[in-house]
Amino acid sequence: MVKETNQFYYTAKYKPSQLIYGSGQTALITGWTVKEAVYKHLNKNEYAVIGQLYSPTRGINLLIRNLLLNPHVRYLVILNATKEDKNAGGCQCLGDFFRHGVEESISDIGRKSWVIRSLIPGYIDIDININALEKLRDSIEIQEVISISDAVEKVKYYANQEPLTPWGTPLEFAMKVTESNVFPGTRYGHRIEGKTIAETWVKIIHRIKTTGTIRPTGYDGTWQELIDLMAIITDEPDDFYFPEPNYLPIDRSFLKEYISQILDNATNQEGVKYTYGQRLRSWFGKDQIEQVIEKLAHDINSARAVMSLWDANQDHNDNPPCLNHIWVRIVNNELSLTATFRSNDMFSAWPANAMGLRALQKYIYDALINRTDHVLKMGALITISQSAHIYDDCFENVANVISSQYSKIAQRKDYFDPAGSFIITIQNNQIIVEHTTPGSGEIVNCYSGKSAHKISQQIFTNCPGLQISHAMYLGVELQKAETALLMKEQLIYEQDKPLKKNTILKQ
Ligand SMILES: O=c1ccn([C@H]2C[C@H](O)[C@@H](COP(=O)(O)O)O2)c(=O)[nH]1
Repeated sequence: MVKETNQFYYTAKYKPSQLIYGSGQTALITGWTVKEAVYKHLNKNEYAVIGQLYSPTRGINLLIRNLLLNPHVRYLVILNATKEDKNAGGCQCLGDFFRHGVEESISDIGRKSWVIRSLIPGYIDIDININALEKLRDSIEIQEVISISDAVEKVKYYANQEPLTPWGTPLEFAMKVTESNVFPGTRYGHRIEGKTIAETWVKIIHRIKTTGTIRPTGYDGTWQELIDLMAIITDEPDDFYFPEPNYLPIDRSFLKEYISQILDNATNQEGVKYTYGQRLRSWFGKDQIEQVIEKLAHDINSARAVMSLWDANQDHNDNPPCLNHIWVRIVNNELSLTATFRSNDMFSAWPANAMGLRALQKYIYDALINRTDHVLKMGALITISQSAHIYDDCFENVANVISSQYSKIAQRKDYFDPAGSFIITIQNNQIIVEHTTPGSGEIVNCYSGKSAHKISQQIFTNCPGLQISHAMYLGVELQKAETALLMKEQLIYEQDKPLKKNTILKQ
């Protein structure tokens, strides 16, 4: 016989219109299963509330806040029934909160939070008192079920127990509205290109700050990090570009000293573990810079011009170098240098690292010009930073540089896309797109059809390396062409121009 427990009323401050209320002591969480599918098998006095839970990150926090406001809820039935529930992980994570609790840490977007001890990331606002969370965990009995009939059975079972007294008085905690400026993004592999080190640096710190993940540094504190960031600097002048006023963390006088640390040999000094120059010039009993110059002088096509800085005999434990591998390659008569860092402080150290490497690249280039008859140009400098990070104590400075410099740099228009150009016309009631080479304008492919969407998909499939601004431009242009086509002869399409009314037709 179900006990009458009509004295309980559930108050929901959060998502109130998405819940079904009863007068019992059990909260029923139906996950992705529609709540009505369970509700119809139950009586009002058997449950306190029925609601769905989709997301472990957003949903659980509000659910916990509602439960803290309703201390008469003493049972929680979690229906974890569908594939969607498995994918989203919300129900598992909610169960893990009650089973394993929370620890103070940071969310994916860097917000200090109570992080649920679970394989599924789930956060509860740090403003909620930990004692309140522990009290809730102690006071509510949970039951995870995997079918609607199990859920119904469990709710009815709890409703048949003697009513329990509420575990305390309702608890409410302030909720801060925090806007995040960290966007989602690719986890591995990021390409950033710029003409100068200064310009590229601003793009790098913007990318890390907007899409990097906040992680522990391995020391105290946190950093924001991207994994495998490739920076390509195409046109750094020989005497280096320093902006006016100089927003870089280094100046010319520092650079002079620093270049010597990369190019020149050094003897052991107390307190100094090594310099890059020492690793390159003498550490392994060879002058690796000389070896590379000689290698390329004898074989301009060599892909073996490598310098290694990692010493496997000792670097596994003590203060290992961040710069590990340098590779020099000549293609199209351009000498490029690619340097790999296992770990790179992109705000404070990268500009110096990049300029030092550019000096090394120029040194090798000059030596080859002097020793051989090859006609060479300086090519790109490429850095690959495996852990590309910014320490949290620099965030304020970073924000200042981004707000004063980034939009200017990002808006600089460069219409050159190495993937080529696309010439769009309407001919014989069809959209025609000719794909041409970037320089000479030779036609390499041709698309035709009536659907902007279909042509876009074909272009994307064939040319996945298109620059993003170019791809967005093409989408807009193709849609304009399709509109003109649909309007028969009333609108005229001309690439890069607004659609025009066909005035000739009217007369
Ligand atoms: O040329 C250098 C030398 C050091 N670092 C930074 C990377 C890391 O933030 C830190 C070294 O930390 P460990 O990984 O060695 O602990 O210094 C650089 O970015 N460039």
